[in-house]
Amino acid sequence: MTRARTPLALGLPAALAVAFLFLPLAGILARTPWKTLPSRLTSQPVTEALGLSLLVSAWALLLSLTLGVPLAWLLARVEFRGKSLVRCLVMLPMVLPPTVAGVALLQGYGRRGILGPALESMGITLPFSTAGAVVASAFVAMPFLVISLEGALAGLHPRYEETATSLGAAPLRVFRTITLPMVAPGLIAGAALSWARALGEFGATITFAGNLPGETQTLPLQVYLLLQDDPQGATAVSLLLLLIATAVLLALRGHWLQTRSNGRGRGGPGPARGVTRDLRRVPGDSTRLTGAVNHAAPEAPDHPGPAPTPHPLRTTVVGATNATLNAPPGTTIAVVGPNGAGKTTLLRSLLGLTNRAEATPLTLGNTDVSTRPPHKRHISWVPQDTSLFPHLTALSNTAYGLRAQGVPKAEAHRRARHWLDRLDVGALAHRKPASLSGGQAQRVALARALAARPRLLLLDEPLAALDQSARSAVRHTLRTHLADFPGVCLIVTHDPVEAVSLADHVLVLEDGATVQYATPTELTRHPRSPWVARMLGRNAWPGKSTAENTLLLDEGASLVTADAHEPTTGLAVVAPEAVSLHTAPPTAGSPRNVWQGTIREITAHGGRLRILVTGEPDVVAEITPAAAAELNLAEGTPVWVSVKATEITFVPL
Ligand SMILES: Nc1ncnc2c1ncn2[C@@H]1O[C@H](COP(=O)(O)OP(=O)(O)OP(=O)(O)O)[C@@H](O)[C@H]1O
Repeated sequence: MTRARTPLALGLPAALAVAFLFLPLAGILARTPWKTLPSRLTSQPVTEALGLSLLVSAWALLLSLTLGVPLAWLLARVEFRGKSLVRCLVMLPMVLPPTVAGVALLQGYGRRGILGPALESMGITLPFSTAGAVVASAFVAMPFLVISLEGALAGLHPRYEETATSLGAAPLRVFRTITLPMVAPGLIAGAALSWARALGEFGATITFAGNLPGETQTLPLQVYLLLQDDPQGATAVSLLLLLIATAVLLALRGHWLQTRSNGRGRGGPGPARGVTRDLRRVPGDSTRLTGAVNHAAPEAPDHPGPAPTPHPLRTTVVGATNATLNAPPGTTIAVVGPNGAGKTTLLRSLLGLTNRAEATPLTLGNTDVSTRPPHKRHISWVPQDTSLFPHLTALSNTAYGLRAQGVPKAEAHRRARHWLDRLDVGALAHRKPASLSGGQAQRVALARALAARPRLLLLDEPLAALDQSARSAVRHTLRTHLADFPGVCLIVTHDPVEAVSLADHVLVLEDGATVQYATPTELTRHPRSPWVARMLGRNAWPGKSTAENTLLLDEGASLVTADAHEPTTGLAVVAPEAVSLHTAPPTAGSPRNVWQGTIREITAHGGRLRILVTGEPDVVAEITPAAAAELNLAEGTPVWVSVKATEITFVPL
């Protein structure tokens, strides 16, 4: 990056600002009585005040943590009325003059304050006591903790917590085992700032707690006193506070910056940077997986299989997404549809994680779980990015659901290891997610979901983030393990190969509505929307059938079919392999449908070329590279298109 020249109009005031901030600190350094410094700092009043400052600031920190951590969580994670007001209230002590804060504390907790008499009746007197100094310090210091932690929580994608919930963890457990460890840098930064602020607190303390040596006279108060009789002594003690503050800032720099770089909007599409890695980063994954140790899972009774009872699924989802599913145990359903069709909303409604759509009833086996909270539904979810918990090893990730369900640690780890072995990643059990490749992470995530013994399994685009070779390896793994899964499995996918090869049924969503729910064979033969047909690589033109074997396409052209149809609307479907291209009007054979067009795009597709021809109608043809070379086809070449009447399927809608 080239460094732009700093304009003088900005550079000069900025330099002045630095000088303005630095000069007073330089003054302290210059005027410190270095010779007598050790004796001054070790004098009894100073050590007593320092001890009291440390005690008061430690208690203030404890109070801030006890109250501030839940408050930060509430502000970051719960929508409630008056949230902005609460946020203003939290920030107010940061901008209030500290003496005003002291007066406010007197009016709230003082002898004649709102709560004073009640506190006194319990034998608690805050003003002019060490406890009062703690309250005053916590009042001004807690906002630093709350704001810092709320920022860190906002940067942590809720998907990690939602995944933990889907594995059976109750909200407090999620908070303790996922949220807190993942926002630890933000929490540490906030706690350190809060402690430093409490250590330096002066105005609110002197107003609310007074200046009693040994009881409320902390170090800053002593500086103030010394200034009147012994300015050199005040400078010496100030230096001590300055050094402590600087040390805290220096220690914090790493944490502070890390929190900032993680910061993303909560609704952001991916996981927080530094929290998990880009799944696409490691190519050639399948080769490495092949090298992984494959310990075959022991047979029953050691078999760590999911819930033994098979669970059929019956549900009706209404709202932003609408679908009815009635599937026997062991069914795999692919959920497909264009972007924004409502696929993720469908999964989230089943998990109970959205109110945009509701699944009622949601019957798994004989139990309707629709009224249960998400962690009691027995529905495991593998989000698209896997959301493996970055602070836990693959083994602990896999054991997470079992631990949440109360299985003792040793047993949970034993079963988790079995699952990792079954998915060929047992050798990676002690690795953290950051050192796993995309394909390995998908396998661990699948092991984690299956180990939790779900009655319904939801996979959100499990192969989307993988490269081609890892994709086929993981697809194979999925096919093998889904065949054993006794519940129903829903797989969201954009990939037709994945849909057709993995699923027993395909649910097609468009604009939140179910367009088709059919077997892959039925879907391939009779796609009921142009999107489905195109997803399957077919040409599809909406139109009407008329008498005389003719189809009138909506875009104007007409096609001749081999079969007669009742007059109705529908889709004319043609496989790209059935489309022939010619450089002159075709004379050979008897194609009934011939039209002119121009080649717009040529792309490789497997060992063949896909050629998009614009004309009436636009059409995709698939031919061999040899045929394309023979015809001398290139983008912009005018061509003749022909399709035999027998190759056109009409699907009434
Ligand atoms: N929290 C939300 N509030 C309002 N609208 C939302 C919310 N989440 C999703 N939507 C909207 O609901 C529709 C369906 O979204 P959804 O994420 O379920 O689609 P999708 O089929 O999973 O899409 P994609 O394939 O792009 O992931 C979209 O129009 C989306 O903008």
